[in-house]
Amino acid sequence: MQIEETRLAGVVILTPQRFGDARGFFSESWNRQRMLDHGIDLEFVQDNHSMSSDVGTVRGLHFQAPPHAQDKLVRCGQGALFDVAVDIRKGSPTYGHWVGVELSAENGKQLLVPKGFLHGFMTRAPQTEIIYKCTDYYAPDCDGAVAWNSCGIDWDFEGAAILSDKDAAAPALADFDSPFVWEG
Ligand SMILES: Cc1cn([C@H]2C[C@H](O)[C@@H](COP(=O)(O)OP(=O)(O)O[C@H]3O[C@@H](C)C(=O)[C@@H](O)[C@H]3O)O2)c(=O)[nH]c1=O
Repeated sequence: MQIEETRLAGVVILTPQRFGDARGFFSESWNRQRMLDHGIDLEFVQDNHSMSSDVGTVRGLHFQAPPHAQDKLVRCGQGALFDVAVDIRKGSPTYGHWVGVELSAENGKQLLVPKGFLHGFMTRAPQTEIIYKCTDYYAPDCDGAVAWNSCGIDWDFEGAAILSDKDAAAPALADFDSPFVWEG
């Protein structure tokens, strides 16, 4: 498991080892002890899986507010996507800053998105599947969103993004009152 820090403390890119042979490959996509060895202590309780049919589909930018905030460990099961985390902890020296990484079925990379960060992605290939582990259960009353195109993210995409009605109506980051506070 290769662990790469990003410009946002706490947001890390994981690349699990792949053991290739004539059949294909084997990989441990999650190993709690290996993460503990790196000082990352996460107890996941829900796994999510979604498929987006078309290139340019955006899901996000989403969060669950406390007391049901979620850390998410995200990977791509099929296709490819550009996955993003945005710091929304009030008072954070990196408030509003973002990190993006290409996750694909081919590269096997994973992005760890901690509590206090927006999460979202844009698909780069048709029929793209995303799979992610969460440290709290879905709590619709705590569900929130910020507009995908209001955070200065370079999506590297020309054309019309495909969004849910909910995401199309999300407030801009500039008009958003975050429920998260930076704890230092
Ligand atoms: C997120 C979620 C949704 N649902 C239901 C609610 C709704 O009827 C349907 C689709 O929900 P959404 O439109 O919110 O799905 P989606 O836009 O894919 O939402 C997800 O986006 C990514 C970026 C995240 O980070 C996730 O946490 C989640 O917010 O699935 C659950 O039953 N459990 C869940 O955990």
